[in-house]
Amino acid sequence: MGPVCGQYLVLSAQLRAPRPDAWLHLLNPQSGTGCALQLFHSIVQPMLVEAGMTFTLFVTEKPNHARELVRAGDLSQWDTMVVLAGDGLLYEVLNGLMERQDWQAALQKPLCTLPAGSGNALAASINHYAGNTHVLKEKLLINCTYFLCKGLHAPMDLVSLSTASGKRLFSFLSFGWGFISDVDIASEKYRKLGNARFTVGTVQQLAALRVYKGRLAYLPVETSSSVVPAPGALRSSHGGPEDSLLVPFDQPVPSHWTIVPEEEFILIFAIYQSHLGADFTMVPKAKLHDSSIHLFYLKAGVSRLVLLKLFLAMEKGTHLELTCPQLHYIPVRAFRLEPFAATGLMTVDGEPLACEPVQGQVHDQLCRIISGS
Ligand SMILES: Nc1ncnc2c1ncn2[C@@H]1O[C@H](COP(=O)(O)OP(=O)(O)OP(=O)(O)O)[C@@H](O)[C@H]1O
Repeated sequence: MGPVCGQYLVLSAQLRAPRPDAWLHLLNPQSGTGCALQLFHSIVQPMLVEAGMTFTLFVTEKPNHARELVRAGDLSQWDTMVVLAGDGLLYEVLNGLMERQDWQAALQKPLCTLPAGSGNALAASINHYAGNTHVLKEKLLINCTYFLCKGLHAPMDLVSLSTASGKRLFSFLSFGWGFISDVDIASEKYRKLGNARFTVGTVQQLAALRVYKGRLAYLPVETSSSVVPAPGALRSSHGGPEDSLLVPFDQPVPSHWTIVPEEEFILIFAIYQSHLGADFTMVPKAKLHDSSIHLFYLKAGVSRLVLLKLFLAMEKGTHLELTCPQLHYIPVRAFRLEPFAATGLMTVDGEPLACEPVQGQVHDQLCRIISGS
């Protein structure tokens, strides 16, 4: 296996009988505290060598480098694409794959996340689904590399998000607007702190608490099983699966959807994994494929002290036990959010998105991911 372009480093580990698997490792050297390459050499590579795996390393040089590679490249030589970075690089890779003509075949190849970023939410979730104790940093990386060496993979739900301006995005983790998204974006400049960036960001955003005005509607999980797809469902002009539960923005949401009566929020957050970060457990019961978007919204009128308590409880996933009357949680299959003003930024898998009307729906088991079981 030779280098395919200037950035490939071929690191075939064949100390033992080689397995036929060919793994492409995509590594962002700027992830988290900037130690991804060092982590690869000190932790990942020795484990792969020990397991007798064949692999190639591609070090990204800039944002969207990995996306371009997987969008246009010949993927036939790879069995598994491993992302050694944070959730942001996996989001890039996923959306690059969805832009391919052969996206369905491309999504059959398992993806793998090895945590080297500041958030590492999917890695923490996969560790949680495997029944492992909660671990951080190098220990989490060792657990995930062990899953990779075992080679087990499982289907994972994805959520397609459509914006009023015509963008279509695929998301494996979350969509948000309001407090949590603001913390994520404002703390980006503290990436060198690793996971601690979110604590610093939370304290900062508490001081500058804002109210977000808009209309939220959703299709609850329990309603959706008894109804046929929405008439006039949204057809995709971008490739990827059809959004059978959504209708165009110029039409009202279907009548069996629920429209939230309140229009002032502190946060709206839709998550599809258990963890929002290695230290934030939002939905302990979530699974890789549970056909659900776990939708939270916090109505305006909550004090800063209560908000702080909610965030501290989120570390253990006990925030719903506080029974805060402003906090609502509903498992849904689809949602629509229409902001009244372009306040702040939205986030998709932690990456910024300009504020505009957005709707999304879950697609069951659309891709595969290396998991512990
Ligand atoms: N070589 C690079 N230099 C600068 N930015 C890069 C490079 N490669 C990828 N990126 C961009 O860096 C962003 C963040 O990457 P990544 O998710 O790996 O780290 P993180 O932000 O620390 O982790 P997390 O997303 O878990 O918080 C991504 O949007 C990606 O496009």
